[in-house]
Amino acid sequence: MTTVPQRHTYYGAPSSAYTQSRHLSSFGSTTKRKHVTFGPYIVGSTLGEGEFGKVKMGWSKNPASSLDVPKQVAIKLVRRDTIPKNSEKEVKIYREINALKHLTHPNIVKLEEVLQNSKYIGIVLEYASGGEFYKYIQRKRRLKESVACRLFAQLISGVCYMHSKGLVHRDLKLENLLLDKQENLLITDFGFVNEFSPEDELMKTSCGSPCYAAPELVVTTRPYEARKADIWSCGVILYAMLAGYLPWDDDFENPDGDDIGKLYRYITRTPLKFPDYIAPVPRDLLRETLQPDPKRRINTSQILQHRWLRPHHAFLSVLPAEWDQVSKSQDILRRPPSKKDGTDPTRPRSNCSVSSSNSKGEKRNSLIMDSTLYSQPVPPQQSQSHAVATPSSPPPRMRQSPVKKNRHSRSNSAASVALQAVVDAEKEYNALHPSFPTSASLSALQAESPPLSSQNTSPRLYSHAPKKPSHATVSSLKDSIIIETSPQKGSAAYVLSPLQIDSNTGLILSAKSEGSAVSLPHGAHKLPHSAASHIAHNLPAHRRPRPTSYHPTSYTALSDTSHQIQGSTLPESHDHGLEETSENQPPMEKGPQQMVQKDSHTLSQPFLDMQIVSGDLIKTGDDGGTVAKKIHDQVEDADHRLDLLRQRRQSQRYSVVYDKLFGTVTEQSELVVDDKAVITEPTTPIVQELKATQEPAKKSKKRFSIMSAYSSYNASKSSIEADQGKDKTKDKDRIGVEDDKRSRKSSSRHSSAAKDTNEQTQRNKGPAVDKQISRDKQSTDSTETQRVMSSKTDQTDSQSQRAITPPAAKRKSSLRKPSKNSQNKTRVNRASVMIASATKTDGDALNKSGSGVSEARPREQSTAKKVIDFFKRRSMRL
Ligand SMILES: Nc1ncnc2c1ncn2[C@@H]1O[C@H](COP(=O)(O)OP(=O)(O)OP(=O)(O)O)[C@@H](O)[C@H]1O
Repeated sequence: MTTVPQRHTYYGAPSSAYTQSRHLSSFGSTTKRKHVTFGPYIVGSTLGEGEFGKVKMGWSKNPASSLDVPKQVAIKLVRRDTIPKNSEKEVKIYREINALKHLTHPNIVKLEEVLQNSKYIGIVLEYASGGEFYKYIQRKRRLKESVACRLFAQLISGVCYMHSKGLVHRDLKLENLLLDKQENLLITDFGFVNEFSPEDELMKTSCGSPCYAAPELVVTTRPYEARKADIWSCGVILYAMLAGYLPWDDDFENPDGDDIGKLYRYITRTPLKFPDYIAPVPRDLLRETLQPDPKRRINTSQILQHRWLRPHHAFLSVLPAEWDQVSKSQDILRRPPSKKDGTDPTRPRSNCSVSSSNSKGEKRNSLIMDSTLYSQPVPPQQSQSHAVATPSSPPPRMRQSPVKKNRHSRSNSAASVALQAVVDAEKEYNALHPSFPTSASLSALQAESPPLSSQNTSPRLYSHAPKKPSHATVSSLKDSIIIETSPQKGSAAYVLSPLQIDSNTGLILSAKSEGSAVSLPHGAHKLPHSAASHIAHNLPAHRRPRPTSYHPTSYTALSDTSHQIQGSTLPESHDHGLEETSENQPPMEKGPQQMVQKDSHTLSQPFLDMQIVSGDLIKTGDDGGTVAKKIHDQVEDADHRLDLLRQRRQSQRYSVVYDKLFGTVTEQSELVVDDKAVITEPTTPIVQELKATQEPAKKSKKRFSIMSAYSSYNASKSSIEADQGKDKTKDKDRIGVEDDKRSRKSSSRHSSAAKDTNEQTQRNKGPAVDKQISRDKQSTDSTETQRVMSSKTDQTDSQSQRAITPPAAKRKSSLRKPSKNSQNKTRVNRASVMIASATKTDGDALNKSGSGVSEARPREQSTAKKVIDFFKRRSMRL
């Protein structure tokens, strides 16, 4: 007899502790509301959307103890019916899960568990409450050198760890980096991860987002060394941190970066340039990481030794085995002895019935067991069915729409768009307010200004003769001076709590925190609120940080925890597979049938054990009032408890690690540097080779195609064909070009027909644009001018007039509200490009991606819209 999974009651608050402190009547509403659970988690608002679906916030329904706060997690919900068997999607999901199961590093997002029911696979991840990293940079316009140094050290540490495990990420980019509560970096999205073996390190399948992909992935047919490709991506990320924009993002011939051929021609031909506010030492590291020749590119161990990262050498010297050890210690410490039934009492308990089969009697984990990922050491290109060899021809449905298309043009990079929009808007603003300091002048002002408060907490950049701060050691370097400040006892707001470690077992015996200090890694001397506001208020008005920092989170609740909690927008109602519960029924407690056990599998064994939850995602009837309010109250309550429990909670990832390994924290140093003008990179032999491969005569022999139809490679191809068919005319209209450049990141893609129309409009609006541009021209700082000029000189074979969309039309389109249809495609923008290996003929791949060309890019459209709206509002205020 088939057991019908029962629907269960969810009694709102996860434990009696909450029900005691919260009276239902206090919710002030008797309306029956529903909320959603998935396994042992209450499902909250949407944190973001990716290729696989939505990522939801979740709370454990049953904290381990009544004193515990409900654990917050991020649940990546993947609809099972959207994953065709043997599809690339399936491969990506299992690749991600398998990889995460083997990675335990503080800068790699932690896999909590994997749940599934008949409708969904839920990948439960550590919640990164700090939000998306690119938004963080966007808010700050660019990062201070010390902050960038700390975060880059974390990135490199995570990447080195991953590499040490024989894994390469292959899609490192700003969008795949998140921040935790303490603003530590978390690497996420391991969908393109792959194994390399020490004997055969080379890979053939190119992937990654064009802006972040190493040149050798795109312009050569040879297998590439995947770790070096990861390093290139790290270089691009570091550049974005320090500069506030992406390198090689200013090709006005190819403003949207749709034409990957052009993009890489530009990257390989255009020397790396730096804004003057990037100091020589990080420049040196950037030059070495963004070395087009992979053989000459710096490797991870050399990066670890680089002098710019010297303040973090202690952190960077932690060996992968030590990270594993620390993680194990934490696990052991956290996990009380298992109960007899084999369940982990610390794990949130499920109110759901648990079944291994769905209503049709199918084994629910059959899908998982079908996965052949990592079953044998398959060559990378084979393991990516979407890239080169598909084991079996995909079902028609998949052929039609395996994944959303058009995901991988450079302009699809939301980070790129947003960062560029801020940079452009800044220029625009400065053009209108010439007295207002530019980024560079602001940096200079900062550099000249004496420390305003406690020197050891305020990172400063000295351009010439720094005053020696107290408690500082000064060491001279070849072309710079590093002032290393050490933390003053008691003065820093963030003090790591010492832990007692059992020297025999490595177990953490107790955590002792000092006051209410919050642990931060490696002495990140974050300004305390009071100090920051003190500085802000004491700055002369003209040096005060602009009140115009772009705060994307004010427009979206995606990365703002509090918003999410308050809003607690519930998932789409009646989402099949989501479990609906009512408080009127008693919860049914059954132990999980399967759980993900870390370290229980190896990559070579294709086994994913998931907890199977029946009843799907549950909507809960809530007599007492809105669940949103309830959750909010719970979280408020939780915050309060958090204060009380701060000591217990101090053993955060870093404090544990640091205290265990070092005991003390080293404050970061500041680099004292001379600003230099633009530094250019010499063209290397490989660049010559790369250039040769990009000669127009060979354009038709495209050796790369975007896989899975989510790139705009077809556009690239047609553009190349257009190049060949047309006489190359030099664009002499600098005005149009610059205007386009300014607005390109906030503009959406237009059809060629629209372009023609808009060109006409542009011609009609010529004089008005003239005026605007001359203003821009005045305001453009010297670096930008150099960039523009450099780009301009490169455009010998330009057909830019045709390529440039009239700015007015672009703006208009960027402000256009995305259609519902296009909103549904937001996930499109988060994928990574898969560029086919050269072994694949163009035709297939281009055919695959063909239909994606005309698709809009709603995400950047909406991001751009937000940015423009923001600046519009700002200028109105001013
Ligand atoms: N652990 C997390 N904590 C908080 N937010 C998260 C977390 N994981 C993902 N998100 C949010 O969800 C969004 C989508 O996640 P993610 O990129 O991992 O999905 P995906 O399906 O793998 O997408 P893609 O492969 O297209 O990048 C992220 O941009 C981020 O805003």
